[in-house]
Amino acid sequence: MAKYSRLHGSVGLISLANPPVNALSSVVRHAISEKVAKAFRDPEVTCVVICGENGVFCGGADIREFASTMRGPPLVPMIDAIEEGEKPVVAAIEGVAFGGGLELALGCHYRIAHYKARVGLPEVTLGLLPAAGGTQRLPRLTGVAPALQLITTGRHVAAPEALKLGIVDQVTEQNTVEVAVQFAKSVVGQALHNRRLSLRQLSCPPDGLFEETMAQIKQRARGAVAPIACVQAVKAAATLPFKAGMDKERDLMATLFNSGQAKALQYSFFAQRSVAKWNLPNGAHSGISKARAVHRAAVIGLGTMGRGIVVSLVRAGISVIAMETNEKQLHTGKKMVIAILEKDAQKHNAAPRADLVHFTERLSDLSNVDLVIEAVYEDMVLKKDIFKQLSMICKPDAFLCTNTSALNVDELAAVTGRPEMVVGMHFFAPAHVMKLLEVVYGQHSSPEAVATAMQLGKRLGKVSVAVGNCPGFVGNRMMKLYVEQAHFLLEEGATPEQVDEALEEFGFAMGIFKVSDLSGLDVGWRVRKEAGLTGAGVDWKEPPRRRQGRRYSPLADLLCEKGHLGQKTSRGWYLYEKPGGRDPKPDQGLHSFLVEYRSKYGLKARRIDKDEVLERCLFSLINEGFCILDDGIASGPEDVDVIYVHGYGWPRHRGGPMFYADMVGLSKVLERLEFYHQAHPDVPYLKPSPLLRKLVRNGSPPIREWREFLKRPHSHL
Ligand SMILES: CCCCCCCCCCCCC/C=C/C(=O)SCCNC(=O)CCNC(=O)[C@H](O)C(C)(C)COP(=O)(O)OP(=O)(O)OC[C@H]1O[C@@H](n2cnc3c(N)ncnc32)[C@H](O)[C@@H]1OP(=O)(O)O
Repeated sequence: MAKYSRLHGSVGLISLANPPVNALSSVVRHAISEKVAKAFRDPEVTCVVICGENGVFCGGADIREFASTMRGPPLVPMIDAIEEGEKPVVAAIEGVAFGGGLELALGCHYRIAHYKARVGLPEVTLGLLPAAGGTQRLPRLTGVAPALQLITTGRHVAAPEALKLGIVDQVTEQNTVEVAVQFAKSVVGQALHNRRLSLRQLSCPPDGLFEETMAQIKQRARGAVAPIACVQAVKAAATLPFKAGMDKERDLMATLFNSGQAKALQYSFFAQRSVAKWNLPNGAHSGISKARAVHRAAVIGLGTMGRGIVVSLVRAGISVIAMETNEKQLHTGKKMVIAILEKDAQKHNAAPRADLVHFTERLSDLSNVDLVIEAVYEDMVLKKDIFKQLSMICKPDAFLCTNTSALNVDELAAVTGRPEMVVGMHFFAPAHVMKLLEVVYGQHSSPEAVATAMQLGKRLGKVSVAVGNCPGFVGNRMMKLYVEQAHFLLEEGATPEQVDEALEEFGFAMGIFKVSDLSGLDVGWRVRKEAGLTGAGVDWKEPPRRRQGRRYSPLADLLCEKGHLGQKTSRGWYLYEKPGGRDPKPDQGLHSFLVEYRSKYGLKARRIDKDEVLERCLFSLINEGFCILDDGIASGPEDVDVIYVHGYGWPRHRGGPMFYADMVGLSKVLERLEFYHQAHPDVPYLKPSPLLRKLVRNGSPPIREWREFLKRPHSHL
């Protein structure tokens, strides 16, 4: 929809009215075309202003329409008609002008933006390109290099930067529509020729710009096709006349439009929004659960995780008590937190927010905070002791949260006098950088506690997903099997390089062995010791490569025992030039170690191809994802996928593990899991999950229908 009115007798005002973001649905496109034609026809009207209702200009084309055949008037002729008009048209931009919204504004002759507005062409993040003239008009406005950067990354810019780039003509702190109306009246009668971007000549781009950008993209966006098409389209703008450039833009869009990557990225867009609408098995959900405001928070433990959490809270403007009993750790933590905050301040040209943090060694200082996040190392005894004390010290309505990555939240809640106020807030390292937050609800967590943790996550700029309580929750529970399969592949004949290469070709930024070197092999070692899989708790009566009745690979433990902990010790699965080195090199010593290991256990090395690497690593992870859905630990496949994309480096253009399973075909996943389970009967998790079988039995419905096959939440409220 779009509304039309006449202001001051001579200004035609067209307001897009399609809440919440005025997306350009077919109805809206139809209405805009009609209202523009009406304004152009009306002899009383001398100029036109286009704006959006509710403080938003336009969030772009309606992404939901991409799933079916596009109907209604197309965008390109509509925008061309505005540009070709003989009356000046001014876009009044409030909120956002994204994608097709900005392309519409680029078709107008002038653009006035509110100082808080943002503009951008994020189509590439949806696996597309700005195919309503964006790739041809923006370079003609800003020059090729800035346009290329904006279009290939999808970066948004705030109005002041847009003004510097020449995207908007004026920025205002006043009522944008009123300013645009006055502006429109002031330009009536001026020649429009120069204002029609399609007629502008482009100056030559710097030498090598396209080649350099292409190389960066291949490095950064492993396997993603849309950024490459964006480069080709902008290159067409720089080398061809406007009309031929538009043809190229359309042809490139046609190849992207129905691609699997576009489907995956658009799925990801909606999945990310759907996880905010959480619901729990007990019937609690985001629609009825109210969050409490958090004014003062506390973080216990100033190791890597604690520091990152403190920084995140301060960035959100929340005052924090940062507590650490170890004097040296307190000193180091304080120094590092302040350094990050100062760097932030420099970047944003603002005063550092260190005044929001109070560092202390005393737990008693936490008596008045609204919410505590415990981030000490993974030791249940220590954590229980802290929670017992917190329960006595903190005010009765304070929420008590744990950043545990795998331990039982209910066990911690049980030692407090307020189990309903206890939830997990599992951040990912480094917590001030990583987007993901798993909010872990326990048996007794109140809807208010979950809502508060989810709301706090949003305030910290995280993508928060509510998950149930089980060892490893969602992310780490799945990850464990993926890592284990990678280790088994080494036993059977692969090298870390072969496994990592297959995973990186798939789209992961780093293969699993490089990740392990980066985070330190001792992290998993500690977890395995805690689980009785290695160290003092092991039942040595079992055969050497079996633990707790199933296959086990002690490879990583053996490396840890040798002190090969990864980058920090210069050796792990790879070799580094020095401790702390970042550049992994194949390690001949490790290869010989693998040969000796296989010979010691009578294992015959065989050739393992890339398909097997992917199937063994990814299908075992996916199978666990189905078990998690069946157990009700995640409420839908989108939750699992969002966790993997935002916390575990799953390539976004592949949607997530569950989406990938849908793409590959559920019967194929089932068939391969059956095959591998038969070949490895001592690996129980390769046995296909009952939910996967059920879905295949029901004709492999598309992912959007899987929720119908999950156990229904039943309200205990
Ligand atoms: C044979 C092949 C033929 C090929 C030819 C094909 C022809 C097709 C050519 C078409 C040419 C297209 C060129 C243009 C393309 C585009 O414009 S693509 C869209 C680009 N825009 C975006 O990517 C913006 C996406 N949205 C956002 O970034 C944010 O939503 C926002 C606008 C900044 C608002 O943020 P916030 O206030 O935080 O709210 P949200 O929660 O994110 O969103 C609120 C609800 O609105 C829904 N929504 C948002 N944007 C869109 C959209 N563009 N389309 C549809 N729906 C949208 C969002 O899902 C939320 O919905 P609910 O969860 O249901 O509340």
